Amino acid sequence: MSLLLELDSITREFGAFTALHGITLRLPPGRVGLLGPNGAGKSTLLKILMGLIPPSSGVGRVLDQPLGGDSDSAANWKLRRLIGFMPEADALVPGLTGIEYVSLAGQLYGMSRRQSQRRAHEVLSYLGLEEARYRNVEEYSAGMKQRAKLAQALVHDPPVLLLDEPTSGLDPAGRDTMLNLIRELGTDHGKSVILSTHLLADVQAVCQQVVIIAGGSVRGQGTVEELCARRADRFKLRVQGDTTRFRDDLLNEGVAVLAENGQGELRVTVPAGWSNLAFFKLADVNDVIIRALLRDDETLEELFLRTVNDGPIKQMVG
Ligand SMILES: Nc1ncnc2c1ncn2[C@@H]1O[C@H](COP(=O)(O)OP(=O)(O)OP(=O)(O)O)[C@@H](O)[C@H]1O
Repeated sequence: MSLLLELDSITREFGAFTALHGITLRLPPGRVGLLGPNGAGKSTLLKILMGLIPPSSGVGRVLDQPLGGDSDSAANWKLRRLIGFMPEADALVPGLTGIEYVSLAGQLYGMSRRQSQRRAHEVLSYLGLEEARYRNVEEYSAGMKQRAKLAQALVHDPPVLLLDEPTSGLDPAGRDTMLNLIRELGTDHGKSVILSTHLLADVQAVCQQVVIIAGGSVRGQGTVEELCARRADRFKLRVQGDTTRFRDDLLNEGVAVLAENGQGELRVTVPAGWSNLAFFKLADVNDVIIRALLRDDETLEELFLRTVNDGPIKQMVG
């Protein structure tokens, strides 16, 4: 099966500034979250994937279609047909009805007028805009505007969707609707999705894979569960009894106590070579009982902050 993305050492320079430093990625089809702080290089990467700008060096493919041809080349045109792009910016055209707007997008992708109008009706209905399709897009609510932008990305029925902050500006209900639609496009319609966002919860709600980029480099890659579970050194302890001396002994043994709730629950990080039996020995000598000892996986948010602040998590890359 074709890979969704195969990127080898993609760099992109803008004058003396390097926005992307050797991005290497292999991703199977599916729903991928592209996470990164402001200026990480997400938009630059999306533009390269869509064939809008070439990489300065490196090679890559999207579903077997090579990147980096001339913008007018047949290869580049093929690449763009593979992808539907939903921009973050308000890309709606005032004065057009929903149907006209989506149908125009179809024609820009090379569809005939008739074909694009038929598809516009189809996708607008699918996205819950059937009733609003003859209204001007500038009258739409924030949620409807986002769905209209998604409709124009879907009009030519591409196998890949690139979504830039698709829940931007939405209230919780609108956000839920959008995330459900994106998930459904993957599960029920076989679309691959690359979701570029700052919102970790959106990635957790929708994506199977996550790529973390910061400073123009990939800092982590894997499934959400894998990435969050890779901290095998973190535990949650539920302890009965006076924890004061037990806690001091843990500290003496090199265990870091990250949090304690005053009711016997501690979150700790253990040093290299630690054996969990030591928890029980220390409990024994300090007259406390360990009621629970659980692996304490990181939340995606904790992982993201640690990854972005500490630099590459080497075992996750490549
Ligand atoms: N055309 C350009 N000329 C010069 N520098 C650029 C250009 N485009 C992007 N950059 C720089 O490249 C870096 C990455 O920018 P990019 O827009 O890709 O980041 P991003 O992750 O999408 O950020 P955000 O989440 O804020 O949109 C930034 O430092 C940006 O200033």
